[in-house]
Amino acid sequence: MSLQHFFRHNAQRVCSACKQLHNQAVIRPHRHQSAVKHGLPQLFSDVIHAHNFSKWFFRQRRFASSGPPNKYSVDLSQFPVENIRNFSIIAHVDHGKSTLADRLLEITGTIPKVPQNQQVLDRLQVERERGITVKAQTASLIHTHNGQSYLLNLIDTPGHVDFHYEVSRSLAACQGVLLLVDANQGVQAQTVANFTLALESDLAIVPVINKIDLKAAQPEVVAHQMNSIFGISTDEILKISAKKGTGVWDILTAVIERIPPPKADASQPMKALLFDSWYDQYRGVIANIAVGDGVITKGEKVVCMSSKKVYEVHEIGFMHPTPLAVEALYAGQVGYIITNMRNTEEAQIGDTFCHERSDVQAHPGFRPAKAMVFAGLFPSDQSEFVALRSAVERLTLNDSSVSLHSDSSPALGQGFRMGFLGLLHLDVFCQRLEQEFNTSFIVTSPNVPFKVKVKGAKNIKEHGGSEVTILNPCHMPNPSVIEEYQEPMVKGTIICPDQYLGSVTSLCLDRRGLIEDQLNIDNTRIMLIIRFPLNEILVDFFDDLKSVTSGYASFDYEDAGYEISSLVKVDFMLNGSVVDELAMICHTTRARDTARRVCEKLRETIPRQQFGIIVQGAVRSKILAREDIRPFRKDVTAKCYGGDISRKTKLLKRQAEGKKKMRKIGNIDVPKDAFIKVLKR
Ligand SMILES: Nc1nc2c(ncn2[C@@H]2O[C@H](COP(=O)(O)OP(=O)(O)OP(=O)(O)O)[C@@H](O)[C@H]2O)c(=O)[nH]1
Repeated sequence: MSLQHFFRHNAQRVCSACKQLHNQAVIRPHRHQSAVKHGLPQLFSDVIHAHNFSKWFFRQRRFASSGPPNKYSVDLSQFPVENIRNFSIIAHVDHGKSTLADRLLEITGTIPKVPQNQQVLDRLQVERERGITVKAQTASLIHTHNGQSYLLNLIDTPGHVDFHYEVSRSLAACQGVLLLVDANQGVQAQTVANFTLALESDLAIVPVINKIDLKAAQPEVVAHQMNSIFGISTDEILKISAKKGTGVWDILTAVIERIPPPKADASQPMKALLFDSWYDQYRGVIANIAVGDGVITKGEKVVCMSSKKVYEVHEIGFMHPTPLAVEALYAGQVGYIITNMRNTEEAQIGDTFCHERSDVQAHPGFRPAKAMVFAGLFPSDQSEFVALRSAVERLTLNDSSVSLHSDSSPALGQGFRMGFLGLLHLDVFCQRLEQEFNTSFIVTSPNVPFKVKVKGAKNIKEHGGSEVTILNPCHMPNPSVIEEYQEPMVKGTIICPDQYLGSVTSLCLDRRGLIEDQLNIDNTRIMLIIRFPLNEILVDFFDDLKSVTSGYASFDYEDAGYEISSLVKVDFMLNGSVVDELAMICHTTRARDTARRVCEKLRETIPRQQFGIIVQGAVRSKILAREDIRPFRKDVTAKCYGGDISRKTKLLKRQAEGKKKMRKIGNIDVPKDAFIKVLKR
């Protein structure tokens, strides 16, 4: 359908707000010169998709200024480096980043202003369903300030700790951030983590207090907190309501006036940082780039500095908020390129693009994401392994923080051992794999990467070194060759009202936490810095923390290296056979509890069979826990009315023998979700 047809088709609904203006737009778009001035977005009803509007909006702009339409309607060369601002919105979970992005897109006319605009940059199905941002998204806005046109590239980032890596990568393409704080909740753990990140990256910080429309909002108190924790002057803080749009214009002014333009030079040889990428099944790899110097143009050849491979730029463009093709991207600008890059492994995040034979300095790249949680991923049916591999490889391109190794298991066949940044990350990855690639698979119980030191030259040689990282508990060397066990630690930050200090402290001690520091944020709230074994906070810690603080605590953590520990491997057996996929490594003091808990969970999750199942948890040969799953039982004596008792006894004996035999040969199906469920406390 052509654009004109589209508008004709939607005429009645579109023109309801301003009939005259609309009719002109439909019938003679090129004459519709005043449209932009009239604030077009307000004219639209909810039926128009942002993508269609975006295309139309730019055509209208071009119609208003020059001749007939052509494919590349926006010339980005009109934005010199001084008129470019690249910034991210960072905040704690749910403090309103995506809502603020919606308002910024609306008031700059990038999308129509309709009530349906809710977190428009959260495009993934999983983001919409869960109401959280998982993937950082870029959008370019054009805004006029003091008579000059500015190109503002905004990146909406995730708030959850598991997606912290997305934030750190996004900041590499920015010169400033909007640090958002909820006017009711105040500074939270991820606010501190994000502020530190922005400070370390030497970015300009524009502090913003959001949700001032809430009845319980306390902007003055929150401003005071920001001052005492971050040293931010209260006069600098903008107070807004992203939901209502209050104060959002001031944000645009602050972005232009307080965030510096990128340090870029259009006359230098081209160099561009690849800071994100995703895979489109029809167009291949789409790479998000931040152009450092020079100009990158459609049709030219570019080199990937790490692999030295040459690619042709098939398409180049920027997100507005949907992809909009242009002829070229200039120094300081952020956009995307599509090349003949087909192999998912070629797009290395942190890589630098340049022209052939040019002598530019490569970007130092990013610190690789450190996987905190590992889990096995196996196809439900081995015949689907190839399909699963292709889906996993594509999704890992869209999510470069996932690490991938081949793995195999006697029970589940060929599969993968995958590393994630946290349990939510693992959960989201699995959901995306199911929804976006329609695959069916089994995930084994997640574990953290432990380390062991092995002794004896022969053993060292056998394990490829004296220090072995255990990504999969069933690969744990025999305890007799282990000299030392180490477990990963994290530095946790908890912010909560001080009345909960007692219950938070006892919860932390219960999880083998060590309180290192304590700070009063203001008269009512405290911040605790605690050293935890990662294994102890992996599952349910956050839920427990929320429940002991009536939902008022926030938690964030960062990697804090390894520490010597006393660990054991707990094996689980079903009718005497060890199920490798269920093996767990835990602290010695937790072994009995773990064995009991998992056996109970298995009893609840494994369906009853025709034969009895004995579930056991053991450390080496010592059984620590046992549960029995009773068989279905048919009343074989039902047909015997009265008569000889020996007849009944014979039938029952036969039944018992049959069940014993079945138990020996019967396959026990461990349900797919049991592997995850057993981990829950
Ligand atoms: N009352 C009020 N609610 C707001 C405001 N801004 C955002 N919200 C609400 O806060 C909730 C979270 O908003 P989001 O924009 O998804 O928050 P976010 O920071 O992007 O969330 P994550 O990406 O998951 O970290 C939504 O229900 C919004 O409607 C505001 O100014 N006032």
